[in-house]
Amino acid sequence: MPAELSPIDKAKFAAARRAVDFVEDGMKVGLGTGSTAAWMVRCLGEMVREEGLSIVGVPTSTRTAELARQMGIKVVTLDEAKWLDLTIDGADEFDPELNLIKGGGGALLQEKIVATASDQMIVITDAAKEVAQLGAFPLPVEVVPFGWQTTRGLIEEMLSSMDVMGRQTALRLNGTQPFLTDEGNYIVDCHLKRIGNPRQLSLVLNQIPGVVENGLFIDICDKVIIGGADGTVELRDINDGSVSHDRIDFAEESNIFSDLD
Ligand SMILES: O=C(CO)[C@H](O)[C@H](O)COP(=O)(O)O
Repeated sequence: MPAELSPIDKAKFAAARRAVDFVEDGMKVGLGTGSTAAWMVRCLGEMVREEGLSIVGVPTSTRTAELARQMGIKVVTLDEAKWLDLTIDGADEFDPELNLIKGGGGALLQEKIVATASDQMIVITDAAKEVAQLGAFPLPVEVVPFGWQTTRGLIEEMLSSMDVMGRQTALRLNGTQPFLTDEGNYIVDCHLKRIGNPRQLSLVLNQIPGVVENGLFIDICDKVIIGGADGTVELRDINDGSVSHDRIDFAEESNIFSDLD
């Protein structure tokens, strides 16, 4: 483990490394997006190259697809895979019911489609993402560029009647230009502070013409793995309520970091 890896990177790696223990030969695996998911892709690549693990991966963004191919993972489309055994992805927030806010990296649409088309979703994360109630992280809402300002206005009008603490929205920018998702859509970030009823909010948001999808993942995540900078990992399963603990020995994982620039 390179000494220069930050504590947060060590925590993310530990969660990612524990998650790939659930990947078996022959599986079709949804590959998430973000820095934690990138560690997972690296770990799977190591297993493919060094242990002959035979899987196909369905990426949730072009950047994940590029990394997966670079790591030697066979990449297929969701249409080719049709249905997946397992999706492993990160999250921006998770609550006690393992409902999530995702989309911090702008990939929420493909991530939600892929996670929903999976028998199981495992979220890999660190303790900072755990919240009692969703909303501190701005909720990403993907909208089509056509009439986006009208759509934004309808979102804000809807928020005024919802159980949320904040109602500020902002177009996500990439420099001075609108951020574009892989589908060429925009993202409106909603600064809600606290979301009283995520399930209801997700349903109502997606009724607004112009809204493509939102970053609330309700009843999709099955397990969360919380990594620690010391290699400890906590695994919580929402389906049976179990909580288990493990420890990743970083020294045994040095191969993963050999290609790090
Ligand atoms: O939803 C996502 C991208 O759209 C990411 O999974 C989420 O933002 C977490 O990213 P990271 O692991 O880098 O904190």
